[in-house]
Amino acid sequence: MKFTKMQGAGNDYVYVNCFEETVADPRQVAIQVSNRNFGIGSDGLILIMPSTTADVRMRMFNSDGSESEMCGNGIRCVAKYAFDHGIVSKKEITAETGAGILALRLIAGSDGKIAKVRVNMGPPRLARSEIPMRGDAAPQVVGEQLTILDRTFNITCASMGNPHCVIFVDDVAGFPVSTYGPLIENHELFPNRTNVEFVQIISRTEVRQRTWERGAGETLACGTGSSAVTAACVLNGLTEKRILNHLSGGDLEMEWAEDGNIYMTGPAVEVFSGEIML
Ligand SMILES: N[C@H](CCC[C@H](N)C(=O)O)C(=O)O
Repeated sequence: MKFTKMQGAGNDYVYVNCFEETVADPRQVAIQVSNRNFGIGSDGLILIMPSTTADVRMRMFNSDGSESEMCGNGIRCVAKYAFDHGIVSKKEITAETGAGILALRLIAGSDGKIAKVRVNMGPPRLARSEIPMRGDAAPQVVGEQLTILDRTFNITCASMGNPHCVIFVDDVAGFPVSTYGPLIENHELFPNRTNVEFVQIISRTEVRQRTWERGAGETLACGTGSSAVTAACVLNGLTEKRILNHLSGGDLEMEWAEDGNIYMTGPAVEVFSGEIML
């Protein structure tokens, strides 16, 4: 199987061009290639596919083999790959995902290749049932209490096609993400599990995020998570609608715009290509 390794803000995936390759069992392949000791090493597998409704289609699998509806850092890399490898020739494209059809604007660097992508991530879905979450305490989950082990957190939840639970903390660098992350990911409140974002507010326009991803553990960045964080910051009155989010592997420029959509702008980088015997 031919593949290309790409990363966006350090969130790295193995990408396969399914205009040319066929991946019969993507769940199994995701587990195999993601392994950092016995495989290529990545947070998961992303298939770049033909679409009947958009310029390109993305399917995304976590390193545990589970499929997600959407991947924000991944979609930027899909757009870069599609342009740099001649699948598309325009700089305004559409992509079919499990979260619907998204519009992307491709921004080239000085070498003519795509360096950055701005993605219309759509509106945050805030209804409890859309995340999805059990219980009916409130129709939206903004600052609801959740006790895990010795601590009670205020959680704010949003779906960007995939589920997110956002928690504000005072010191994100020192926060025990791998202790609380998996317990929240697999909590009975979330029937489809959830991604978890731990966020420190720096100012009205700047935040710092660490991410515990459903199906992958702690990653260096999460674009859908950053989008959910943008909504959560505004809903809790903590920031303006435009913020710079510092993630562990890089920065994302975020905006919850007047049209109700969240816009994410960030880097997309091709690292290397190769072939793996499956
Ligand atoms: N890192 C990705 C999200 C992966 C989400 C996945 N872990 C899930 O199960 O929803 C992003 O940039 O949006």
